[in-house]
Amino acid sequence: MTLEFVEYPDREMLALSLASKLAGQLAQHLRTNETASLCVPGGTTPAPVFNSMSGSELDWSRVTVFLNDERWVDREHNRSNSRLLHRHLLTGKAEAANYIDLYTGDAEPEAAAEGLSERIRDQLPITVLLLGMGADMHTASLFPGAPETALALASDAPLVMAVRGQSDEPRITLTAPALSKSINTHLMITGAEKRAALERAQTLDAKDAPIRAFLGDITVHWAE
Ligand SMILES: O=C(O)[C@H](O)[C@@H](O)[C@H](O)[C@H](O)COP(=O)(O)O
Repeated sequence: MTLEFVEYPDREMLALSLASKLAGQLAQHLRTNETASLCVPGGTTPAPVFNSMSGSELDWSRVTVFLNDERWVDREHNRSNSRLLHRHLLTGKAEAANYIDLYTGDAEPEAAAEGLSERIRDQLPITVLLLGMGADMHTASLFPGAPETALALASDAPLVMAVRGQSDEPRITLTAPALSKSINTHLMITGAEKRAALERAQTLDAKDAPIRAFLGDITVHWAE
């Protein structure tokens, strides 16, 4: 189990290097496998990585993309992670990728979880997983102290779960069994506050610092 910490001179360098690393790992996997999967976070940090990755020379038609988690809002809502992905990643060369939309349009995320678990099962193990993290040490939609987090961290958790009461809207999230056995795992964070939070997470239990559950074999990419 190795946590590798890579520090970049600035956010632009981080985005360019990380995009090329992720695309390289997908390409490498496609050399010996028919298909590959790429699972990415939403939020505000990853857009520059997506912009750079979308232009990567890759047989995107053999890659299936899906989010770590989604906010239960319409696809045109400004908090929709899917909207972010379509604007920044699934465009250009990457437009040819297959996409599993975690927002199904059902009235409630609970109604979608089982069907999505089946679809995600077909993509495991994830070839390339990129995670984000909040300053509160949440990752995906696994929030510190939330009742769903303890369930989602269990080894027998369903692959996809609905999450309530942790943000402006209900959410849906991949759980530890879906995320934790990925072939390549990366975490992207920026700023001093998140760097300190990551250090703190390493001293806490995963239910209080959910990112901790994924700090086995992982490369952390950081810039101020
Ligand atoms: O939908 C989401 O919110 C994400 O998938 C979430 O896990 C994100 O990665 C962190 O909240 C960090 O978000 P920022 O990049 O906005 O700080």
